[in-house]
Amino acid sequence: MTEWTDPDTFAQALEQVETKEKGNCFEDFEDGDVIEHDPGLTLTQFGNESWMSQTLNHDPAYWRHDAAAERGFDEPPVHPDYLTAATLGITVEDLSEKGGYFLGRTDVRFPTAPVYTGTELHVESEVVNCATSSSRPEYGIVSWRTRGKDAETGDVLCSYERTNMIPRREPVATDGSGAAAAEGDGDDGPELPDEFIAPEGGYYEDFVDALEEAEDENAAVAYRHERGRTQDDVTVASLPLSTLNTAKQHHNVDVMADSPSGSIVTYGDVTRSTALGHARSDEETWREVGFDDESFHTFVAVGDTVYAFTRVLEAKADASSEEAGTVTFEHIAFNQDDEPVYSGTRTAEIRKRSN
Ligand SMILES: CC(C)(COP(=O)(O)OP(=O)(O)OC[C@H]1O[C@@H](n2cnc3c(N)ncnc32)[C@H](O)[C@@H]1OP(=O)(O)O)[C@@H](O)C(=O)NCCC(=O)NCCSC(=O)C[C@H](O)C(=O)O
Repeated sequence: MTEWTDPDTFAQALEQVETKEKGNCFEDFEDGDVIEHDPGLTLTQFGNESWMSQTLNHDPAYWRHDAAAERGFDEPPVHPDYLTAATLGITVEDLSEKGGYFLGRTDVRFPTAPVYTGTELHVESEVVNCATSSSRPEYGIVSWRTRGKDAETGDVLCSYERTNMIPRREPVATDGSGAAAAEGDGDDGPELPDEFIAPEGGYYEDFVDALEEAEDENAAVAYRHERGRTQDDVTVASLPLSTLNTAKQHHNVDVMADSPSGSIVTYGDVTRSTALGHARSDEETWREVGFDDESFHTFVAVGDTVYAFTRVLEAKADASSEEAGTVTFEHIAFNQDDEPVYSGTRTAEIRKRSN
C-alpha cells in the first residue's frame, strides 16, 4: 500500500482531493428562502450558568430560587442573553459558518417569557435581504429573520433580524462607494452636551430624576461602568461552541490568520452580553423587553478587554408590573483603547423603589 503519510505525498493528496464543505456562501441565499436549522439545543442550567457567569451577568433572580420568586418567576429562568446567543448559535452552520462577520441585529424580542431550563430549542430563519457590498467585492450582505421556538409547544421564545457579511464564491466588481464615503464624508458627528449626569442609584426613579435634571440643562444622562472582562479562550472559543456556534471566527486560528481580523474573534453575543452584564450590575433590572439597532463596529480578540458605557434615552411609567417602570438605554461596549466595539438600544423594565 502507498505510504500516504509521507509529507510530500500527503501534501499532493490534500491538493487533489475534494473538500467536503460546511456552510453556505452569499450565492446560496435567496430572498424568501426558509431554513429549518437541524441542530437543536436543550437550554440547560449548566449552559445558562456558564454563559451568565462568564459574561458577568450575576443578577440573583437567575441564580437563586428565593430571588427568582421575589421577581415573580417560578424558578431561576433562562437568561435572555443566553437564549438569544443559543438561538443564533444554532443557525450558524446554515447561515454564517463560511466566515461572515456578524454586523448587526434588530427587533430582538422574547414573545414568551420567562423560559425555564429543560426547554428544547428549535430554530428557523427566513432570508429577508441579500445585498451587494459596495466596499468589499469578496462579500455580500445578508439579513435573516430568525425565530427560536419551544420544540414541544411551537411558542416563539426569541426572534430577531440579523445581518452578516457573507463570503462570495466569486468576488464581484463594486463601485467602492461605501469605502469612499467612509473616507471622505468629513462628518465630525454630533456635538456632545456640556454636562453628563449619572443617576444616583439603579432604580426606575433614579433614571427619571436624572433625565429630568438633564432636561433643564444642556446635559445627557450617560456614564461608564467600572468592570471590564478580558477575553480569554473560554469567552472566545468555549462559549460560542457551547451554543453550537460553529463559526470559524471563534475557534480556527489557522483559517482566521488569512481573514480581515487576522485571528479568532469574540462571538458578538459574548461581547454584547458582557457589556450588558456590566450595565445591569449598576441597575435594578426587573425584566428585559427587547433590543434594537445593534451594531458590531470592530473586532474583539483574545487579550482585549470589554468595558461598557450607558446613555439613558427615555423612561416611561408603563410596565408589565406595578413594581417597575420601563427605561430605554443605549449601551456601547468599548475596548482597552476606548474604541467602540458594539452599540445598541435596550429596553428593560427597571424596578421601582419600594414605598
Ligand atoms: C466587518 C468589518 C471589518 C467591516 O468593516 P468595513 O469594511 O470598514 O465596513 P463597514 O463596517 O462599513 O461595513 C461593511 C458593509 O456592511 C454594511 N453594514 C455594516 N453594519 C451593518 C449593519 N448593522 N446592518 C447592515 N449593513 C451593515 C456597511 O454598510 C458596509 O456596506 P457596503 O458599504 O455596501 O460595503 C467591520 O465592520 C468590523 O470589524 N465589524 C465587527 C464585526 C464583528 O466583530 N462581529 C462580531 C464577531 S463575528 C461573529 O460573532 C460571528 C457570529 O458567530 C455569526 O456567525 O454571525
